[in-house]
Amino acid sequence: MENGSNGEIPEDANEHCPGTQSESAGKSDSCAGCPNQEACATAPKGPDPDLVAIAERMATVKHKILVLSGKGGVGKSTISAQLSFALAAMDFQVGLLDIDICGPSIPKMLGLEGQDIHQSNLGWSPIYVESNLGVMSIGFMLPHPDEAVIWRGPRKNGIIKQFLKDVYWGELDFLVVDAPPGTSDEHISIVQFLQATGIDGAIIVTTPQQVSLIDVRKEVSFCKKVGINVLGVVENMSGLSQPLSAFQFKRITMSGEEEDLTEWVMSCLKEKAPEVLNLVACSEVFDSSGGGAAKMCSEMGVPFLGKVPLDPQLCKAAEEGRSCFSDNKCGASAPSLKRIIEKLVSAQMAERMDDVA
Ligand SMILES: Nc1ncnc2c1ncn2[C@@H]1O[C@H](COP(=O)(O)OP(=O)(O)OP(=O)(O)O)[C@@H](O)[C@H]1O
Repeated sequence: MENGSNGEIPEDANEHCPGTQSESAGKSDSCAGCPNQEACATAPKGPDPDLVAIAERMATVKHKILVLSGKGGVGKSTISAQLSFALAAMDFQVGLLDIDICGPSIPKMLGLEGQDIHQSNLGWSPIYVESNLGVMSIGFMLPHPDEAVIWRGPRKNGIIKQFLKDVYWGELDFLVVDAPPGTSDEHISIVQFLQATGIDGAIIVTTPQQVSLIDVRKEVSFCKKVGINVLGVVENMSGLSQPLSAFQFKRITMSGEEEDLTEWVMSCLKEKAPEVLNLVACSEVFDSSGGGAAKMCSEMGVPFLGKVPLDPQLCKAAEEGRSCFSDNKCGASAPSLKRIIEKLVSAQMAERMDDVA
């Protein structure tokens, strides 16, 4: 479909189509014999009332940020969850909307599994982790967490529209939207529904290896095509970092048996070089010889936000629905995540100041 000055023009329309939203849609001379003539002549004209309702709801939201990824499993929900925790800890009023309809992991990552949505006369109420961090997810609506959601495009679009139209967020500084991987129906819907109300842009999450970066390039080009600003790319699982004391040391015998030598190694280190035990050991896990996300960003002209290493403690925090910033357990990953979030917030705030100036 093309977008004409008088609304959408269907691909199979006649030449000189006046546009489906035009007053003369289905009635002008050029409509004669068009397969859409009857539908155009009888369809109600004017703006979609749902889009008007969405615009009203979103009028109280200052910043809207989409979190995208080309592939599944690269840490998009983890970044969305930790970004939301961090923004809330900075005293912003935050909403986290999970539109990953087929695999909603946000309820677990925010420690909200098993919660139900309540309705008030203002609309659906988000589930609150704290007074300034509300969450909405299809996961709250499923009777069993292990039940598969097998929905076709129109039904998925319907629920996304309803989330945007019917959830009462109140005044928000940030609405973080965790999208499913790829560029599918859900992405087109959320962009279409939100664009009129202004989207700040998208954060794209990837891992360092080429197979993931190829899909990120598609994600960047999707954003460019639909007019979404790329706020930046995060390279997640970028090497493994953890304190040496967290490693296990094993000898693998010729017959493939494992012999655990951790105790022996640790006692040697304690005796001979105890300061080594305080070091963080790092190793590349995924091949980044192609230059990783930083190189891709400079080639595609989008900002690189930074790297977050693989950190078993971050995985644990996500499993337990905790913020990685609330204690010192995620020492390998929390500082990098914090730097990325601060960069993002200062860029968003600076833009807001530019708007005001
Ligand atoms: N930097 C990291 N270090 C350790 N574990 C991580 C890291 N990032 C993500 N994980 C873990 O990897 C798994 C996948 O992450 P997550 O669910 O966030 O990916 P996703 O891209 O949202 O996947 P999907 O789109 O398929 O839902 C989770 O168990 C998460 O805790």
